[in-house]
Amino acid sequence: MNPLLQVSGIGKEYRKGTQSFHAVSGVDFSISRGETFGLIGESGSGKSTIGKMITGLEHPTAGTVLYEGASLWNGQKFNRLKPGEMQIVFQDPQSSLDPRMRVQAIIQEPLQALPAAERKAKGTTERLHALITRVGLKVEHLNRFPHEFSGGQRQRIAIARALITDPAFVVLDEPTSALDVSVQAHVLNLLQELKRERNLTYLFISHNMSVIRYMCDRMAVMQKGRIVETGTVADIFTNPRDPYTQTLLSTLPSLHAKKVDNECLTEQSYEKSASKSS
Ligand SMILES: Nc1ncnc2c1ncn2[C@@H]1O[C@H](COP(=O)(O)OP(=O)(O)OP(=O)(O)O)[C@@H](O)[C@H]1O
Repeated sequence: MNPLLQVSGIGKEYRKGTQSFHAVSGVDFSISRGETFGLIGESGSGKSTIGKMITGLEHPTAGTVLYEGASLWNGQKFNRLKPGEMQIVFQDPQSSLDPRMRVQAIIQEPLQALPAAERKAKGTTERLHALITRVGLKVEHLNRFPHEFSGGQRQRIAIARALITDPAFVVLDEPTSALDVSVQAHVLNLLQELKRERNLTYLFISHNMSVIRYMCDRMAVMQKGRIVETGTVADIFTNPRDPYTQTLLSTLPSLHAKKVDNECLTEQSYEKSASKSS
């Protein structure tokens, strides 16, 4: 089967005066429709830069990105092949949501990119109400401003905003890293449910191995702008080949650990937290 997204030899070089810095070098991976593909690596390893190059926010300085076989970049120009088809959710909803806009306007903003007829069809009050309710908020919340919500609620708003155009592919860039541990579990479970309901494909960026294990089918491990290992989550967790992956795994508590803290959630803790009400 052809991949939905194919990244080949992608690179990003930043230049400042005569200095040059390669944030991403020679990265290859592909994502099939319906898959959740994880990118993990330490801070500064280039994960977010890859997410931005896929969604048109940064242009690659090398390589190609194909979506359904068509090239997304033509030099520095991003070909928005199907408007609204790809969306991105950022780590920090505090800074990614415009504080001067009401929730309704925030959620509906991505519709501006759509052709008029589609914008009208997807911008109905009925759809908006169904979406805000589906992400766990209330219709009356649409009139409020972002500062009136908790971090978890703000991320739910960001998720609704990403879904209003009915995308097929969503980049989730550390979507729960800024949230408290019990809230993280609820938001991750919501993302899993939405994926199933809407046949979504995810690129899931995280620095947390437990979160990657919980969410992803396949994964790539990044170090200093390069992928050091790619494989299924099951394979990488049972047989990590690269020394850097082995180091990442050695920092994980046993999956049977009872202790729950902000940095390392075990699978059991997600299930436990998720079974409580939010
Ligand atoms: N606009 C920019 N100009 C210059 N350097 C940049 C720019 N954006 C990112 N970088 C650098 O590129 C490298 C990769 O950054 P990136 O944000 O992709 O890493 P990351 O793995 O997502 O890290 P984090 O988890 O901390 O977000 C870092 O060294 C960063 O400082």
